[in-house]
Amino acid sequence: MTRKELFEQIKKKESFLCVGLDTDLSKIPSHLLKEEDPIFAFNKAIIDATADLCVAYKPNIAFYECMGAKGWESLQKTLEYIPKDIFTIADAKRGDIGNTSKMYAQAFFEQMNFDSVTVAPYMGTDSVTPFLEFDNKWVILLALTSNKGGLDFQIQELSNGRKVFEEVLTQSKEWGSSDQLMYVVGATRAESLGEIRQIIPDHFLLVPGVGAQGGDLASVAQYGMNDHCGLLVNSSRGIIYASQEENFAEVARQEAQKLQGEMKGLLETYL
Ligand SMILES: O=c1ccn([C@@H]2O[C@H](COP(=O)(O)O)[C@@H](O)[C@H]2O)c(=O)[nH]1
Repeated sequence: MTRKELFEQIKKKESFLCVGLDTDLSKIPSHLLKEEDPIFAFNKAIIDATADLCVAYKPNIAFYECMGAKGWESLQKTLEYIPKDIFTIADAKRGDIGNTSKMYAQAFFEQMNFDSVTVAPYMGTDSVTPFLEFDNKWVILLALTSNKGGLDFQIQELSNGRKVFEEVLTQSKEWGSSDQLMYVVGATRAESLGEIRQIIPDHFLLVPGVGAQGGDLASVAQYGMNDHCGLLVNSSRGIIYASQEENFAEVARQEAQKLQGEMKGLLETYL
């Protein structure tokens, strides 16, 4: 999916919501456990309930690979079930020496056909560029993460006066275009979005951390939105586990609707 197509979807759905499919057998409603593939049955119900309200789905790969071959199978079925006009993100946080990164990229882009994969920048240029060699695919590079420990390294000041995350943005924006590179910035770091937009005014940001982690959607939009929205805001637990009863899909839809309604207002305000 191109940046233009993504923006068209955002305008059409009046939403920049990404629903996180962090599907955990110990949290899904018990009646689904009798299904042949409970993870896929849960994801299918969530997708059916939310597809008209979101522009992206983000399965976090950890929740699938922890189940071995069966988990990968559930992931593949989920990916194939997601409507083709919805952007898909493999939240895998990969990155290794070049020839290994190439294999990760093939796994997520060719084998599984995700639109994008999250990549950790710590190993530098040659660990990221193999992911950028695929047409119409996206790298979503970790910049300033939502977790408390993200501050351990990412805000340390370097000898050139830049913080580590600013250096990541400054160097990596030269590795590819804003049509193939996005960045992760936590919703809990909204106060840094102004300075981030100074460095990367055009790029899309994947913003996790609203809902369960307490990030504020309105602040994210105020400081992070650009002229083509430039935001995909993720909520996982806040939507998919809003109810663990038989009505889970209906309640997930209600939570997604609340965020979409708020996003509609923010798009009207800032676009
Ligand atoms: O900085 C980051 C990067 C990734 N994540 C991931 O996003 C979701 C958030 O889930 P919630 O349940 O909405 O808190 C999850 O998959 C994280 O691994 C992040 O939270 N922060």
